[in-house]
Amino acid sequence: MKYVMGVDLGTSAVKILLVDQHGEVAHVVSKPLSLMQEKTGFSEQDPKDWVDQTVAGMSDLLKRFNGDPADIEGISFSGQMHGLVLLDDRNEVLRNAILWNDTRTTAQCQEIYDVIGEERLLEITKNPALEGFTLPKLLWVREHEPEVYAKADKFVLPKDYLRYKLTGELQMEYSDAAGTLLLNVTEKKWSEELCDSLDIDVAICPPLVESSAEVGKPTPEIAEATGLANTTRVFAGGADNACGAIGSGILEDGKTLVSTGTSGVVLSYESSNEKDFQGKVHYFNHGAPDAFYTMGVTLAAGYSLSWFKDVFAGDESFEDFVAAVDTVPIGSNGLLFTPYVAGERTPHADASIRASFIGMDGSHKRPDFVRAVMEGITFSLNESIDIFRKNGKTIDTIVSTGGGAKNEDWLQMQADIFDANVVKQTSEQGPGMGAAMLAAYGCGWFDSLQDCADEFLQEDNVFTPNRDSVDLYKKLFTLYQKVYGQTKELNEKLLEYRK
Ligand SMILES: Nc1ncnc2c1ncn2[C@@H]1O[C@H](COP(=O)(O)OP(=O)(O)O)[C@@H](O)[C@H]1O
Ligand SMILES: O=C(CO)[C@@H](O)[C@H](O)COP(=O)(O)O
Repeated sequence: MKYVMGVDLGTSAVKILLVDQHGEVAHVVSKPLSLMQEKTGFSEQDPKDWVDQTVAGMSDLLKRFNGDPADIEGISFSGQMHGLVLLDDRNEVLRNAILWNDTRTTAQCQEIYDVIGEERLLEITKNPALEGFTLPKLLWVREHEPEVYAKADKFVLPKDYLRYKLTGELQMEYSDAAGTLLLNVTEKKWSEELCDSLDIDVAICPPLVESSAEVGKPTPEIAEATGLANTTRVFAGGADNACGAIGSGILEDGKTLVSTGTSGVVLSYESSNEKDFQGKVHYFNHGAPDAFYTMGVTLAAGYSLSWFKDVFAGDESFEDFVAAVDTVPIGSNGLLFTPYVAGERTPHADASIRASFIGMDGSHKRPDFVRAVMEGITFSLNESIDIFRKNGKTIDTIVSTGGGAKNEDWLQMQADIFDANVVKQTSEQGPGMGAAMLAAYGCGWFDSLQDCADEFLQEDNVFTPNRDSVDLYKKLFTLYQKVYGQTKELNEKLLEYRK
């Protein structure tokens, strides 16, 4: 039997999947990653940690694998998007990576608009200037750490750095490059216009390749440290959301994905770059050739739940923590939550907004809070679905993935709030599976990613909306939508008290 490996460099963990030629997951290893949050709005990781934990994970996996390592024909990657990794002229890391959920760059976003103009930025990149994207982070380093910026020779994204350390070859691929805000998304080229206007040397941008491009082999040191064969072919990979889409079969028009990971996304396949969502949702290059996807993002989806668990339930498992939500009725006994613990992106691109519990009552118990958090996260995702529907998309079936999809009460809640059928697949490993599929396609096992999806992916269960629940949630959703506007000013005034 032949195998491929999918490496998903997430925010909370790096997950490594070994997948056989029929799409069966033979082994999974997960190694945790920690976040550094020095100040409110800051979020960093040490790139060395990504490499060390991946090498440790691959080594564990190879020890468990009974076959010949040379039977692992290909490896590919899925990575958390947007994180800035700055390298000097010897490709040494210059500072910690500044991550996608770091929101320190509001002033730099304004600078981009002042110099380029909102309309022109949208024409070139198809996206607005958001704090999480890479370009504002580059401008922040230039302004606040000029001595670091002066030494910067190249910037890459998290999984590109990891792949570089495994192969010695440095590139970026289109699906992740689209999230930097420096790519001309339509022409698939670095935008010289943007670089020139912002006085950035375009040479800082790395060479671009396709997601399924073969880019190297494991270095002898990596083969030695992990047990991988030095014949294994390495393929570029994709942004975690592009890979999540591939790994969930979102490969043709009309297909929609919801992922509840640390962040939450609602993602829809686009066969062309011609639709106009006026920047309300992200518009990125897909990992599938010549395709695109549009996407709304809830900055703190699973993170809102894990934050609440960490603060109020310590080491309890997620399974135990959410076990009682089915004992609480829809509406959490009058408790409403907005999941803005790290700010928000869609539909409110607002780094200052913070979360609220509205309606706390002396009778509320912990399960009411847990349910309210899950409902609030799902309402936030529903705001993206609402944008898609208002722009003419039909969304009647949604594939649900991410850590949140492990819980069936949450999947039913999604079906009722989204008013759509929610499909759970047999493998929950969306992005890691997508990375493995890019390797399988790159190795020539299939003629297309769709053929690979037909072989690898299967439905497990479908959750259908319950009419009464849909109606109850519709009323609650209108209340939820009012909370942002009514708490915005309060949160701005609280800013000076934050760490
Ligand atoms: N059993 C569970 N029930 C409900 N939610 C869960 C469960 N396990 C994990 N989660 C949620 O999934 C999130 C992690 O999702 P995952 O997709 O693994 O993260 P990442 O974004 O790091 O790839 C957690 O923050 C948590 O909110
Ligand atoms: O910023 C985005 C997308 O624009 C995030 O989706 C990140 O790509 C990381 O996501 P997780 O998989 O860690 O939740």
